[in-house]
Order: sequence, then structure tokens, then C-alpha cells
Amino acid sequence: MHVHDAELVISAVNPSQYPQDQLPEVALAGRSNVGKSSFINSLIARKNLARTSSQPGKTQTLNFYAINQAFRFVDVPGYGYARVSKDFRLAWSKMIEKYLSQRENMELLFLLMDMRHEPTRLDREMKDFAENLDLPYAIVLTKADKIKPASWNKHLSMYKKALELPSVDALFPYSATKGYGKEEIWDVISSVLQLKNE
Ligand SMILES: Nc1nc2c(ncn2[C@@H]2O[C@H](COP(=O)(O)OP(=O)(O)OP(=O)(O)O)[C@@H](O)[C@H]2O)c(=O)[nH]1
Ligand SMILES: [Mg+2]
Repeated sequence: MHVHDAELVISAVNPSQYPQDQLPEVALAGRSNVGKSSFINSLIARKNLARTSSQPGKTQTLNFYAINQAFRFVDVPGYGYARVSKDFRLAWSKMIEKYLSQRENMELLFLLMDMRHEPTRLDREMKDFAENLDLPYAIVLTKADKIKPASWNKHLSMYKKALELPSVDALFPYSATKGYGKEEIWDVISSVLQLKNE
């Protein structure tokens, strides 16, 4: 996919701030620091359009990025960040849940999980949540560059088992730094959104 146009449309907290048109949206969810913002940047080959950080908790609003005026990525604040207060966490999860459960524009959801580690309880809950949404979703295993290729199968099997998946087909190893998995992810996006190959 050639991305000739990518821009931040709005950073939203409330549904009233969401864009009002019919453009389809591809949302990302995953725990803090898993690599959601880096995933967007690497896919569209822009260094820092979505702001990233080595510290968890960087993305704190729903950020809508218009791509080629054909669809939007929605970067969602990460879950599971321990160093915030209970009240803050509650407000946060409400913001995320409102978007994920009510947004009609959302046509595809990527769940990002760190390929190196067993999925967390929240990861498993997100997978169940996605399953119940009745919407196409795929699981992106981030930071694949940190695992030796010879061990990839072991990690894929671990995820298949822990998430009770029928096969490893829903799992996409990905590396924002090395670019592994980019083509496969663009294929998923293009086919689900029925984008013309540009
Ligand atoms: N080696 C490696 N590092 C990565 C990869 N993706 C992200 N990182 C690093 O992981 C850290 C977190 O990345 P972000 O993209 O900011 O993570 P995020 O999920 O958006 O985090 P929040 O906004 O806090 O929810 C940064 O230091 C990135 O450079 C990857 O594929 N490989
Ligand atoms: Mg982020």
C-alpha cells in the first residue's frame, strides 16, 4: 500500500469529538508500551506521526489518523499501566470501551500483544471482548525482532494455546523496527475494508 497522505484528524476523549463522517476505522488495542503507536508509524512509513515513547502511558487520548482519505487508524491508549490512580484507570477504560463497543465506523480491530511474553489476563479479556463484538479482528504479536526466528513457532503455539485459538492463522508476528509482517497486515486491512490497491 502506498501511503501518500497521513494526518492526525483529532485527539478525542468524548464521542462528541469523534469525526462525523462515514470513513471506516481500524482500531488498535493493547497494553501500554506494546507498540501500538509504533505499529501505525511503521505501517505508513512515517517516523513519528503517532507519538511513541519507551515509557508506558504515552498515548492518552483516542487519536484518529486519516490515511489516503480512505480510512482511519484509531490509536487507543494502552491498558494495564499500573502507575495511574484507580479513578483515572476507570475513566480511561470507559473512554476505550465507549469507542470499541459503540463506534459504527470501526470495521477492523487489531489486538496487539508482546510476542515475547505469555498474554496477560487483560490480553485474554480483550480477545474475549473482540470475539463478542462480531467484527473482524486479528492478533498482532509485536516486537518479533526480539525473538530468534527459530523460536517463533514456540511462541506462536504458546499464544494459540493461551488464547484458545483454533489455529495460528489469526496470529501475525510483527516488528515495527524490522518491518516483519507489514505486507500481511496491509493484506488484512485491504481485504476487510475492500480498499483498492494503490
Ligand atoms: N524492538 C522493538 N521495539 C518496539 C517495537 N514496537 C515498539 N517498540 C518500542 O516499544 C516502546 C513502546 O512503543 P509505543 O509504540 O510507544 O507503544 P504504545 O503501545 O503506543 O504505548 P502507549 O501509548 O503507552 O499505550 C518504544 O520504545 C518503541 O520503540 C518493535 O516492533 N520492536
Ligand atoms: Mg501509544
